[in-house]
Amino acid sequence: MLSASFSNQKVSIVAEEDVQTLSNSDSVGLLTAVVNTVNECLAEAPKYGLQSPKEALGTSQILEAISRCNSTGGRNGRHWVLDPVDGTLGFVRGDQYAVALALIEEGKVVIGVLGCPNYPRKKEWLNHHQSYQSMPKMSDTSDTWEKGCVLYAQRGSGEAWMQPLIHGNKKHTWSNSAQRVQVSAIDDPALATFCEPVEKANTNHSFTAGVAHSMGLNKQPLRVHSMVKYAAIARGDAEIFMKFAQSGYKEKIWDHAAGVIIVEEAGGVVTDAGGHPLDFSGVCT
Ligand SMILES: Nc1ncnc2c1ncn2[C@@H]1O[C@H](COP(=O)(O)OS(=O)(=O)O)[C@@H](OP(=O)(O)O)[C@H]1O
Ligand SMILES: [Mg+2]
Repeated sequence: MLSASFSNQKVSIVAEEDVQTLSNSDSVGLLTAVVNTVNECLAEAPKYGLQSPKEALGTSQILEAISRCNSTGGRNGRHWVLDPVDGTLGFVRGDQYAVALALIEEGKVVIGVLGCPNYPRKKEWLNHHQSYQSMPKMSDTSDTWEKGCVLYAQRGSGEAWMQPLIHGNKKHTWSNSAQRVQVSAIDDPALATFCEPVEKANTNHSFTAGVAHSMGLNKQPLRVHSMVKYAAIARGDAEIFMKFAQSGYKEKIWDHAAGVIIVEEAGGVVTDAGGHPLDFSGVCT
């Protein structure tokens, strides 16, 4: 779809997944499920103002599309950065996960789109984890959406937007239903909530607790899987996001690009532990 939207240009896509597992002879069932799901999604495209392919895509076309996402990015040119499922653990648990797409030009993120299918209507439900599936459901006929949103922002616009997910058979009404989001106005540390990864393998919880204490943050941390943490900051549902990975771990650009630009355009600031902007110009190997 990206290629079709840019006059069938060969687009450079940096992405986490590859076709290795899907191409194994013992993955036939998985591959069939992927092909069916892709075609089901593509058939829904007109609902969102996009064109569906004239006929369903075959296995080889889908494998070819995935294997095209093998760019290593870099300092020069234009690169799309895709994380089809960020927070795999959250996804498997029926908890928070995100679908993230960003555009990087000359090493700078210029567009970010972050889909958060399980973002709950009430922010208090964000860290419900295992009990998430027992959350109340709203009826299909209700005007209020129960969960799910897409956030997006363009560099320099000074605006970040949130489109509630479309449920049931409703049509896409972009201009009417997108709402502007802004970071929280709270500047008193005692009233601020900070987010961090759920898994202790992905951050140092005791170190963040120490930093939080020295900053005067009193509230319990909001532990949320995936880039939904960036979404929570951009929407003003939390004030701070801290992550301190073990030494040696190299952060991946697809785990941050979309979230960073959305938070920045929503009025927030994102830096590394040294206070420097994150670097999206490296080559991904
Ligand atoms: N320190 C460290 N070590 C190994 N892997 C790491 C680390 N930090 C983040 N990740 C990758 O980032 C994704 C989830 O990160 P989160 O920050 O959301 O963590 S958590 O799920 O809340 O615990 C998840 O990637 P996905 O594959 O996109 O799910 C993790 O593989
Ligand atoms: Mg990821």
